[in-house]
Amino acid sequence: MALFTLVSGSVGVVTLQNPPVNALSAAVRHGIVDMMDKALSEPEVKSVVICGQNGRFCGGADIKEFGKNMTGPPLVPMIHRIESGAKPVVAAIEGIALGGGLELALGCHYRIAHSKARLGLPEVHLGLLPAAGGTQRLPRLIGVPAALELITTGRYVTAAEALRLGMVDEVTDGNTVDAAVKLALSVAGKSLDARRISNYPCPQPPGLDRFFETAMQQVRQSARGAMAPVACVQALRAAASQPYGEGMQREKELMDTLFHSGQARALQYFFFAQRAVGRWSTPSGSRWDSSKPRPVHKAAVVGLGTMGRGITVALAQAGLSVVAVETHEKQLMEARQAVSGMLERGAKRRGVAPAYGKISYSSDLLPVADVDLVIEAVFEDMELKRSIFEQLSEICKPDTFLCTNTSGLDIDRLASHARNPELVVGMHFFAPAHVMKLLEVVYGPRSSPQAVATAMLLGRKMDKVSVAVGNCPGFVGNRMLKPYLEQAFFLLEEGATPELVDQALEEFGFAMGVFRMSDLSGLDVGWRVRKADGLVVAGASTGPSARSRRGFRYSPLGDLLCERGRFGQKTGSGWYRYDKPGGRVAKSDPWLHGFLEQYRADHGLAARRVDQQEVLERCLYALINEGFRILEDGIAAGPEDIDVIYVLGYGWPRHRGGPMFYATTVGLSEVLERLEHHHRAHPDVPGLQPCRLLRKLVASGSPPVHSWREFIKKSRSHL
Ligand SMILES: CCCCCCCC(=O)CC(=O)SCCNC(=O)CCNC(=O)[C@H](O)C(C)(C)COP(=O)(O)OP(=O)(O)OC[C@H]1O[C@@H](n2cnc3c(N)ncnc32)[C@H](O)[C@@H]1OP(=O)(O)O
Ligand SMILES: NC(=O)C1=CN([C@@H]2O[C@H](COP(=O)(O)OP(=O)(O)OC[C@H]3O[C@@H](n4cnc5c(N)ncnc54)[C@H](O)[C@@H]3O)[C@@H](O)[C@H]2O)C=CC1
Repeated sequence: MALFTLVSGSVGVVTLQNPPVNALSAAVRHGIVDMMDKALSEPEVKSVVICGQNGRFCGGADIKEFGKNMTGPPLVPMIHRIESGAKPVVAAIEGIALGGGLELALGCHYRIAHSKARLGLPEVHLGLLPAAGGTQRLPRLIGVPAALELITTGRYVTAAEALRLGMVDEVTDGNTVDAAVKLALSVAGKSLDARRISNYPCPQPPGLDRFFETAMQQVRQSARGAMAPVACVQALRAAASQPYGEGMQREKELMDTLFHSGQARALQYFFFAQRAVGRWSTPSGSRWDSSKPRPVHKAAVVGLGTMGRGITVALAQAGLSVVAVETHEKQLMEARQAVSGMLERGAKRRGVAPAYGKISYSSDLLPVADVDLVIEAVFEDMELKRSIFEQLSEICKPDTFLCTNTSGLDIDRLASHARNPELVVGMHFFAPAHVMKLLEVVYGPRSSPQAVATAMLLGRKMDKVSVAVGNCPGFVGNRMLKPYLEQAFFLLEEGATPELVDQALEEFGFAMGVFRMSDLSGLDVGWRVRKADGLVVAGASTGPSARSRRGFRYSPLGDLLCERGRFGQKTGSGWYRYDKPGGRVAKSDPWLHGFLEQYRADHGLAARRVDQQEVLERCLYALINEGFRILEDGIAAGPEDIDVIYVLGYGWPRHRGGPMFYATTVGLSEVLERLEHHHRAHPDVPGLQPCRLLRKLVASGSPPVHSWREFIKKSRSHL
């Protein structure tokens, strides 16, 4: 809806009304068309201001309408009518002007923004392009290079940057609508010829062809198979090389293809999935809407290694006071320096002062006595963590939340060493912790709803997407990684190379294949976990027992590399070789290929041809199958939780929606059939045995992903 009011005798104010973000639903578009007709036809109205209710201009098209039968007035003629009208229209931008919202503002003749407003064209994140003239008007207004950057990245700009770029005419700290009315009064009756952006010539970047070839190359490289960024470049090229009308036609054609694409559906699903995970619930009945978080003003981090440093930075940047504890003097000194560097770089990026003053350092635990919450990030060692939890229980206030960043240890066991087990939860960050968007909040059977709610909210304050998950080995993300890695090892035994496996996964859209990724994170990490699980048997490198554990197939390949000191990038060799320890560029390693041949010969394995399709099916379907088990076990509440974890924490390509959504695009019956096929070929691999929930969903006609939660609930209640 939109409201019309006449102010100062001659300014028609059109207010968009569609909480919470004034998205351009059919009703809002109808409202704008009607109210603009009124404003343009009534003689006493000399100029117009468009603004949004509740301090938010407009969040763009109503994404909930996409994929449905769209009705109501289309945006393009609506915006054209505003621009071509005879009365000046001023956009009063408070809060946000995003997507179609910014396009609406670009159709106005003047734009005033509040200093706290953010503007952007984020359509690319939804698998689309700004198809209400955004790709044609923005480059005419701010030049092709700046428009290209904003449209292909979907980046939001502050009002100050928008002013610098020329996207807005004025920025105000005061009342934006009042300022817009003032401007509207002052420009009433003046010529609008110079204010209609669609009439501007598009400034051509020098060396047009070269410019766009380079842009296309860069976008293709970073888009990893996503269509929308490529279409954005094509639309910008049309803006730079064709008249406005033809550019608009090209924008429409490109949008028509994107709008109905699977990628757009996946990205829009993911948009809502990220929000759905905030509405968490646990099998014991705790819920987001009935659990009240406690405020956290002061927190402590114990252990300032790789993870502790990033967590300290993220907490300080979120405005909390932090006590950072590290017992090893040398580590403490190095950590101080590293944290300062991270704060400096972060502050520079965000245009604020570094939050040095928020952090105090200590080499013992005593200063944590008055904190509201502690995050423990010492070595992954149950005994060490146990003793720290016992000490914290003595030192901290009785109501302090005790959190652990363990990547897989039993939260409940740890809780049993705390004075108040109900205050214990896992806060599983991902490296680098001040950058990665994901936080798994792990609740144990004794964690209180308030502890879960507090950790979830703290994650959000740290600019993370928090996902609540149950307690089991590896939680959600690392648990699903296990069968995925296992299949990759088996494929090497059967004849593949790390290069072939990685290429298949990278072409699928992962930033890094499984082997390049394990070289980066360190092969020793998994080796330590396998040792702790009793899977690493020294001296069992030949003979049938070497490739079997507890009756199931096992590949000792990773263990054998670690025994040779090949831990990945840090030692200069792993699945690939590097120029030096710490080197980043993975090169194919003839030694490794020889090693694999020898290994196969030692174990009587005949190498066969493995193709990319088999790599994808074996690795990804095994991972997806584990995802269904996790849903069945109630460790994740719904498929959205798993998908958010995989996209934000494990580099699953966003335009494929996440593993569970991807399964629906392949077809659940197809996934089931292929798992059955591979399990028949490898009956000693339980990860390939289709799980019950997958079978049930297929038997129930493969319901769409958004209805699985209900289905899972029902099928659990029958158990
Ligand atoms: C051939 C067809 C031609 C079609 C032409 C189309 C032309 C186009 O140019 C297409 C577009 O505009 S696409 C839309 C572009 N806009 C966006 O992507 C903005 C997305 N929203 C945001 O970034 C944040 O929500 C925002 C920054 C706005 C607010 O963040 P907050 O953290 O404050 O709040 P959230 O929790 O994210 O959101 C609050 C509730 O609002 C829902 N929502 C947000 N943006 C929406 C939008 N654009 N449409 C519909 N619902 C939207 C959001 O889901 C959440 O709802 P609940 O989950 O129910 O709480
Ligand atoms: N490295 C990674 O990618 C991830 C690690 N994790 C988990 O985070 C935790 C920490 O891992 P990293 O940071 O990689 O380890 P790290 O080895 O880099 O750092 C551990 C730090 O704890 C310190 N420390 C040991 N005992 C201490 C004590 N009693 N008091 C204070 N400090 C003490 C050590 O001196 C060291 O600086 C582990 O539980 C790990 O499983 C979780 C997610 C990802």
